[in-house]
Order: sequence, then structure tokens, then C-alpha cells
Amino acid sequence: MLILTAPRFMNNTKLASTRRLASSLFSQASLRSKLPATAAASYSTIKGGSLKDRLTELIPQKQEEIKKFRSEHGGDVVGNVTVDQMYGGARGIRSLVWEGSVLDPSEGIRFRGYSIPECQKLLPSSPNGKQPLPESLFWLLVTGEVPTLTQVQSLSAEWAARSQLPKFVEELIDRCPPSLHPMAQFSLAITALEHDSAFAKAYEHGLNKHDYWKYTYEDCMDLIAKTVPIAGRIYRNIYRDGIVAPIQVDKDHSYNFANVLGFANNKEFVELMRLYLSLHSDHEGGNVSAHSGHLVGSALSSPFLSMAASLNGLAGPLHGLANQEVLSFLNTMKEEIGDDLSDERIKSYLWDLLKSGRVVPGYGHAVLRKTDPRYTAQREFAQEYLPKDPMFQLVSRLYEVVPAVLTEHGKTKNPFPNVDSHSGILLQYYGLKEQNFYTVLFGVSRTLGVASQLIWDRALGFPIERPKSFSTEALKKLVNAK
Ligand SMILES: CC(=O)SCCNC(=O)CCNC(=O)[C@H](O)C(C)(C)COP(=O)(O)OP(=O)(O)OC[C@H]1O[C@@H](n2cnc3c(N)ncnc32)[C@H](O)[C@@H]1OP(=O)(O)O
Ligand SMILES: O=C([O-])CC(=O)C(=O)O
Repeated sequence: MLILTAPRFMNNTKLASTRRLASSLFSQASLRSKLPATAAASYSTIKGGSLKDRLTELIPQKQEEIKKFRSEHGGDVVGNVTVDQMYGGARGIRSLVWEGSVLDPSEGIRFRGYSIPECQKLLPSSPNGKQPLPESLFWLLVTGEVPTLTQVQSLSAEWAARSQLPKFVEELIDRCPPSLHPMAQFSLAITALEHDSAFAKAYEHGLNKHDYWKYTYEDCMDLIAKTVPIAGRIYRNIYRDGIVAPIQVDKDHSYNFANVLGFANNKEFVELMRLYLSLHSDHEGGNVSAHSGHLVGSALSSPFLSMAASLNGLAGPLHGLANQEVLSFLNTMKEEIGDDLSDERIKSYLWDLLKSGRVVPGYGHAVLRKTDPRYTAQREFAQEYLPKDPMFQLVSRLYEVVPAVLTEHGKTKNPFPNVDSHSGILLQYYGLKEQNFYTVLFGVSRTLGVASQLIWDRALGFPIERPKSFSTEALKKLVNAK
């Protein structure tokens, strides 16, 4: 209430009237009717069924599979827990079920069993591109199956059709001071989508457990669709003229994302978004953003509230925000060492940083013990499209120098780069220079992974999460410490 009556920070009449014009040209009511005939029909009648149809077939099979597995192996032991693990961020404790992806410490992520290069080969891309469409990755995460291009296009059309924001959410974003971090604005807007949660409304009126997933599914599809105009509005408000391009119903999710940001006229940037949104989507269940979304969802909070929790975790500098930190690190380093990219100069800069008790952002990982394949995929993109870019060259030089320094430093278990160490310089190259916004892009992508698991959490009837905790005193007693 208070927020709605507060003065606007962006009180610009011209801006308001332009927005009115844009929204009247593209109101939600007219949106569905503007879907191309094939696309409009597609998500209910596509060949092979819609994603929801396919889920309706798959869910009973998976429920049976798990029932049988638990009846035969429910008592099998999968690991022990040490005192160190309890104090050490639960590292390595096997305690979560996550269907979409599994992370191998050496090989990196596999989405439903497929590595990143395999996904790049197998998943449908745009007819004029070669990176997988994030829609296709979402289909894979949800079903475990590689979709057809028609199925993927049906998702593009469906997300576009669901993208309209409630007016009060637009106003909420517009009233945020530009000094409020984009991730805080993002989380705020996603929380506010709770207003129209199908799950929360149905639950309030008494919902059969067997139908939880259907309402969760509806909310998840709305959530994914609405991340795009929300992110666009935040970006355009803080850094540009406040005018957000309308969603185009005959375009894919990444094109629309690039378009709301104002970069869709560059085909390479649109391809980069397809790669970016696919790569950042899912990283098994234990990372902070995935686990937060799953945990909050386990209380039957709606996908909107669950995703807001996930985004709040992603916004931490040891997690998703590291991609913003990397840019600051690179820029400060460049300012300090200038053009001298010799090993000696870079090493001495890194040692000064480490001695001041700070981390090298973009390096290290809680699970990975080799170079993150998401880093490699972005590096390959850079080698193809921007091989001579000075920032890419700096990142490449660091790749040659940092692992040895971190190894000599002797603390980190993984001296190699992670996903965050590369993403920022690609965005810089195409003119998206505002690094404080970068984690919002990560969040738009991570929504795909968190949403796909939330649907399964409800379909499989996962219970409320509630691990046991101990005080140090109680723990000492437990292990008979003197
Ligand atoms: C999308 C993502 O979330 S990817 C990760 C993004 N985060 C970053 O890039 C930030 C920099 N990296 C880090 O801080 C860490 O490597 C993390 C948070 C990613 C993983 O943390 P952990 O699993 O605790 O790493 P690890 O077990 O190797 O840490 C051991 C020690 O090495 C230090 N260390 C780990 N990585 C680094 C690094 N990049 N630079 C300097 N020191 C490091 C840790 O701070 C810790 O020090 P401490 O014993 O004084 O507390
Ligand atoms: O897996 C992790 O802990 C962090 C990470 O890389 C991600 O969430 O993408």
C-alpha cells in the first residue's frame, strides 16, 4: 500500500505517455489474438502434445518408478555426515533429489544426462542460429526428452502470450529508486506476481494434492514468461529512457529478452542470449539459488515466492553476483596495470588481492574441480565472434595465470574459472555495459531450472524440507567430545 502511494522516482510525463501508447498497442487482451494462427493453436494442439500434455503422461510413470525404487531401496545408505561437513556449508552431503541436472566435479553439468556440447548439438536452435533455444532446454529439463522444433516454438508462443505484467507490478518497478540494486528490484517484482498465483488461489479454496502440480505448472509458465518484461523494465528504467519494447508473439524468448533490453537489432547478441539463458539455467539442486527455491517451495509457497527466494540467494557475491564482481575486478586491474599483461605484473596484482583477504571472483567452485564447461562454451563463443576484443584477451590471459597463483596460494580446492568469470566481457562487447544488471540475466535463466524442479516437487509430492540441526553443545554430546 505504502509503495503504491509513494511519489514516483521516474516522474516523466513524456515517458508515461509513451508507455501508455505502447501498452495500448499491445494489451494483454489483444496479445493472444495477435498470436499467429499456428502459434496460437500450438500450445494446446501441437503434434505430440503440449508440454503439459506430455507431463500428464510422464508423471504417473515417474511416480511409479520412485514408489518402486523406494520400496526396494528406501533403507539403503548413501553417505555419512561428519562434524566438519556440518560446519562446512553441508559440502558433499547427499541429501537432495533434483531431476533436471547432475553436476560431476570434473566434467561439469549434464542436463538430463546431456553435456553442454551434446545439448548444443541435439537441442533445436533458431532457424537462423546455432545455439540451443532456452525453450528447448526447458523442455528437456522438465521431460528428459529432446523436443521437436514445433514443440519448442509452441513454448516461445506460450511464453510470449503469458508475458503481460499486471499494471501494479509495472508501477512497483517504476517507483523503485534507480539506486536500488537491479536484483532487489527483480526479486520485489517477482514477489508481487504472487497477486495472481493460480496455485495460491486454488489452495485457498481447497486443493486436492494430486492437482498441486497443475497449478504449479501454470504459475511456473507465467513466471518464466514475465521475467522478460520485468528484467527489461528494470534495465530500461535504471539505465535508459524507461521505454520497454513490446513482446513479439512470433519471436523466441531470447529475441524478446534482447528486445526488451534494447539489443535485438544485433543478431549475435540474440544468439548470445540463447546461449546465456541455456547455460545458466540449472546446476543441480544444492547451489544457493536452486536450493532456496526448492526449500521455500517445499512449504507450498507459490512458484513466485519460491523464485523470489532463489533470486535473493543468487544476488550474493559468492554466487550469481560474482559475474558483476568479475567486471569490477577486471576494470580495476586494467586501470592499475594498464597494458602490461606480463605474467609478473598480473601475478603481483593477484597476490596483492589475495593478501588483502579477498577472493578472485570468477574462480573456484564448491563442487567443480576443473574448468567449468559453461566457461568453455562462452570462451568458444568469444573465439568465434570477438577473438580480438581486448577484454576477452585479458580474460584469456587470466586463464593462463590465475590457476597457478591460486594453487600456490594453497587454499581453494578448485583454482579454475567458473561460469561467472566469462559472461560479463561478452555482454560488455555488445554494449550491455552496466555490470550491476548482470545477475538479473542470470536470474532470468535460473528461473528455468528452479521452475522445472518445482513442477516435479509438486508432482512427486515432496514433503516440507526440514533437516535436523544441533547446537555445538548438543553436537559435542552426540560425538562424545570431551
Ligand atoms: C554461479 C556460481 O555461483 S559460481 C561461483 C561464483 N563465485 C565466485 O566466483 C567467487 C569466488 N569464489 C569463491 O569464493 C569460492 O570458490 C566459492 C564460494 C565459489 C566456493 O567456496 P568453497 O566451496 O568454500 O571453496 P573452497 O572449499 O575451495 O574454499 C577454501 C578456501 O579457499 C578460498 N577460496 C576459494 N575460492 C577462492 C578464490 N577464487 N579466490 C581466493 N580464495 C578462494 C575460500 O575463501 C576458502 O578460504 P578460507 O579457508 O579462508 O575460508
Ligand atoms: O553450483 C554451484 O554451487 C554454483 C553454480 O555454479 C551455479 O549455481 O550455477
